[in-house]
Amino acid sequence: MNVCLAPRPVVFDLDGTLIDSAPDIHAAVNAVLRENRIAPLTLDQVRSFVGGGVEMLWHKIIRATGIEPSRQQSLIASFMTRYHDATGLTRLYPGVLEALGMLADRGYPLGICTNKPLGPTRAVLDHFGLTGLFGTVVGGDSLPQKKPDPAPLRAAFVALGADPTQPQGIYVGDSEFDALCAANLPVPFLIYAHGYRRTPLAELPHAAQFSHFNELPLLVEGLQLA
Ligand SMILES: O=C(O)COP(=O)(O)O
Ligand SMILES: [Mg+2]
Repeated sequence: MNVCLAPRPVVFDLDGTLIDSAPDIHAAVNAVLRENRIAPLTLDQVRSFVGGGVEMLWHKIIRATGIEPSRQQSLIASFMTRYHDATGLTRLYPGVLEALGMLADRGYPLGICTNKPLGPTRAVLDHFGLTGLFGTVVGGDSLPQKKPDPAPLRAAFVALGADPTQPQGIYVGDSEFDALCAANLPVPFLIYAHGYRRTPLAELPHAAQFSHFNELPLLVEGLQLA
């Protein structure tokens, strides 16, 4: 007997997964540091601080630069005025558009679950013409919890119509935060090898890894049948 199951949702992380946004984040960080007469950070430093959301980014910047911690909130406020529409230096990773289009054509409900705040998330999705592909977008400030707490990812799957009592879908991401979040739910996790992760791949729980987005549709299909 042939059982035809509805395709389960596929939810994506954003920074370091679909987009290389570190250059825009780096530029906005250094503009704030310059304004406050603090020495700039390198792109590698800033990239290594991305993944846990804006508060964690600035917590790490403060630790690296020796800035007085009480200045965090005002530095974040100044950063957000630059970050909310920062897209000029951001690039889609190769093959992203084609892979998302292929998954959408095959009927997979698609969503975003990112620790990036909703404002810059929406700006960058609009900038690349991706907004219409996603049935839900959960940002770092959408809920009180952030990844690796599973609540934002669970909310994304529920918004895409997943049955919370069934295997809910697949999460695609790049970082420690994503791997733990998927394991906490739990859902199968596909990790993009060229993102902003600091931990060796072998040490992060994942169902499979991929190094180009043209590998993704087949991996998704395989997990749907599993
Ligand atoms: O902005 C961040 O710190 C992380 O964003 P991400 O969850 O899309 O990787
Ligand atoms: Mg990421």
